[in-house]
Amino acid sequence: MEKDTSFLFAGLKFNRKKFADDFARFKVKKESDDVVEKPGLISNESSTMEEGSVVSVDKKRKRKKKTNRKRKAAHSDTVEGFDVWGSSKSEAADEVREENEDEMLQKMKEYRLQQERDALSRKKHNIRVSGSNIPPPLQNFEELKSRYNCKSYILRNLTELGFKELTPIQRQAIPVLLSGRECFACAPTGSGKTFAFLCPILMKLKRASKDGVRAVILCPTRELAAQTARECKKLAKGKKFYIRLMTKQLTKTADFSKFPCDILITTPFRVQFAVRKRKLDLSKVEFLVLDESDRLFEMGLVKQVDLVLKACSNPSIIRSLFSATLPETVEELARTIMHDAVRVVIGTKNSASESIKQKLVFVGSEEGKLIGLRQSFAESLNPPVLIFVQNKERAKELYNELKYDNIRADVIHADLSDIQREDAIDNFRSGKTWVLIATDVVARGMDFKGVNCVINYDFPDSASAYIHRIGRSGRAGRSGEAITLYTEADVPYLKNVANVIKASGCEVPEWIMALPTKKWKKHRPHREMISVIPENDE
Ligand SMILES: Nc1ncnc2c1ncn2[C@@H]1O[C@H](COP(=O)(O)OP(=O)(O)OP(=O)(O)O)[C@@H](O)[C@H]1O
Repeated sequence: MEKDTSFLFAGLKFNRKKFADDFARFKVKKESDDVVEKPGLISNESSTMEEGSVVSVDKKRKRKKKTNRKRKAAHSDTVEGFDVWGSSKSEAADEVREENEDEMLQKMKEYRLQQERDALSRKKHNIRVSGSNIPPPLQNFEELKSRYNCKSYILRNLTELGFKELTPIQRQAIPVLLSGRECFACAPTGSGKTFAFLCPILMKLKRASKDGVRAVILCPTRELAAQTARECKKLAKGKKFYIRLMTKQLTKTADFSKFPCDILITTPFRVQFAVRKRKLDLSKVEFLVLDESDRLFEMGLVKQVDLVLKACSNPSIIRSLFSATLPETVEELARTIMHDAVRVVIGTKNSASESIKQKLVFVGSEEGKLIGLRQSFAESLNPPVLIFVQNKERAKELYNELKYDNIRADVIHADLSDIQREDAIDNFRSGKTWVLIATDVVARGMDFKGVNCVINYDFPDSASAYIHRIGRSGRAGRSGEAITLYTEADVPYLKNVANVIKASGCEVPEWIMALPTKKWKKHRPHREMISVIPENDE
């Protein structure tokens, strides 16, 4: 019966196979809708399409549309007296549909071109991103104003600081945070991570308020918190913000309900103390930064950090994690607490800055270390030099050895008071101290401009400790040097550090590269005393 349908109704029995192309048109529209609404589905990392290819896809579609129209016209000609396509209503609908389609194609084309530009810019600056719908990287400081309406006081302060170009982490992390996205960022030491989170916080907070704490920056040490507070004030110069460093005094005495504070910069211990004493309400915090995040998630600090995370209960809070090293375990942990976060990695994850010349030096024994150090200082001492040792006892011992050697040495470790620690840092920064002997208390984040050489007198206890320690030199594009002394006791862990050295382009003897990589447990061997002076002679 179907085969014999009258000619009159032939047009109504739509042959889907024959007119598959027309069906496809409508399908195409639906698919392109999806692409525009969920741009993040197109991976930013894999956006390699050439500009020409977008144009050619567009051309093909236009050609196809023309053919379709012709085909329709031909068909309507043959169905005499009953023009399925020909009613003026459906023609108008067709036109609207085509206009919509054109508009959609245009948007899609612009979107793809933008994606290609972003991909090229990321490639140029060694930026790798993952996540959906990631905002384009910034091309220059002016875009902070044109795209995000950055206030002129911030731009003025950046100019005063002498910044001419954005660093790669600033190019990508700033727009991510300004778009209200959570972020975990990994970029080499000395690459400007501090301003990458300070800048969006100041831009978003807009003005001072007395409504309670609005941003918290957590740092693993007091020294780093103090430095970050100082940098924050430099960037906020000319605008009245309440920027507070949580000192011991403030922790004990300040009642934050009566004490205006826009940005609180603190260590986990101090903030935990204040929260527990109910002197600090963090429920209105809009921004939380975990600086040196992998250190904050290590044993000893993670409990306090957890308490802070819980106390920051504002559902629309933007959290971000920054570090030069971001182990998988920390990333996994971060994913469980963050919403739709963007991951930004500059260069190779967990690698040392490429501007540092690194070398491994074998010293037979503890005595050998001291002799070697004295000898090299006698031959050439190019201050400022930072020496890292395993613990505070060894820091004191080495200081006792060097203080009479006619070099201006000083020491910093956790047994000193706040004032003594501050003085040690100030004197090193100002050049009064040539050689600073330190424990890992200053290994992370501290920005001593122009440190010429870092000496790992004691082998670091992990590859990440190595990356952070040597990263005190070679900052902001400057060159630096790192010398790591090792004894027999360190050989089983040599390869872990050698991998980092090799990956950043420095030479490592073949026999070391042939050693097995140890699944790292903290390497803190028992070491003989540094001191050769008998104790009762001191
Ligand atoms: N855009 C820029 N142009 C030039 N210098 C900059 C720029 N941004 C930051 N700096 C400078 O670079 C130095 C290092 O910056 P910062 O301390 O933020 O590094 P970092 O990436 O946090 O390092 P770390 O991992 O050791 O903590 C600082 O002295 C800072 O003033």
